[in-house]
Amino acid sequence: MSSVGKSTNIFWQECSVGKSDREKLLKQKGCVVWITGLSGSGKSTLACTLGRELHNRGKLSYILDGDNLRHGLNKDLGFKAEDRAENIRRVGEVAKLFADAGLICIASLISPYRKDRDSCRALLSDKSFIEVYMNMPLDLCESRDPKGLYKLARAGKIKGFTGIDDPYEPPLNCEIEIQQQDGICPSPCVMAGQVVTYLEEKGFLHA
Ligand SMILES: Nc1ncnc2c1ncn2[C@@H]1O[C@H](COP(=O)(O)OS(=O)(=O)O)[C@@H](OP(=O)(O)O)[C@H]1O
Ligand SMILES: Nc1ncnc2c1ncn2[C@@H]1O[C@H](COP(=O)(O)OP(=O)(O)O)[C@@H](O)[C@H]1O
Repeated sequence: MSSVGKSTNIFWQECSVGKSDREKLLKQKGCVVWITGLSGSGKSTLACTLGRELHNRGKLSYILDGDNLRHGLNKDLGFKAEDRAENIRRVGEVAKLFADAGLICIASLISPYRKDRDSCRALLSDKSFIEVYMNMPLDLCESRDPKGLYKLARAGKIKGFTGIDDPYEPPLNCEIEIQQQDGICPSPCVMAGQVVTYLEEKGFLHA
């Protein structure tokens, strides 16, 4: 019996079917691929291309996209620091459940604060939290501006926009960094290939 947060007198229920049983069934290892970076850096593009590539290889993945989750699970949250922290905390917990289910969970969120990302990392067993940093320059992200949000932020119509008047703390020890080569961004397939190679080499694509 234990107390956790505001819950008292609670018990942990075990079940005879565990994570490794599910992993054998799926012929893969559950993990979290956590994609972080500025708005417009290509997080969703990488998440979708990676999801498609894994699907083509017969691997089960699921995407948790920050923008999408803010339409439901996280619709009560805004963009001030405490709300972003709670957003990341919830998605980290959900990602942990997906990894426990045996899936390759692809989380795609700006997740601007190092501390919040590190808390998500701490929820997972060693090596199964794979942080992918979309290291794209702000001016590239701003020139893409597919939703017109940078324009609004520059005009002062959105306050606290990441990279403009709100901070982004780059990872210090990420597993994978995606960056431009000779000033050119790799194609979505090349970016996804970089992650697939990592997953393959670390044994996540086999039980
Ligand atoms: N103030 C501010 N700052 C940054 N982003 C903003 C803001 N307001 C709205 N948006 C839109 O919200 C998307 C980011 O949501 P996330 O849940 O990933 O953000 S966070 O991780 O909690 O920081 C982000 O989507 P992406 O462009 O896919 O990153 C924006 O479309
Ligand atoms: N590797 C890439 N090469 C060229 N354009 C890209 C690439 N990745 C993303 N884009 C384009 O940049 C814009 C922002 O990408 P998106 O995936 O929505 O970023 P984020 O999810 O980080 O906001 C989109 O218009 C997308 O088509």
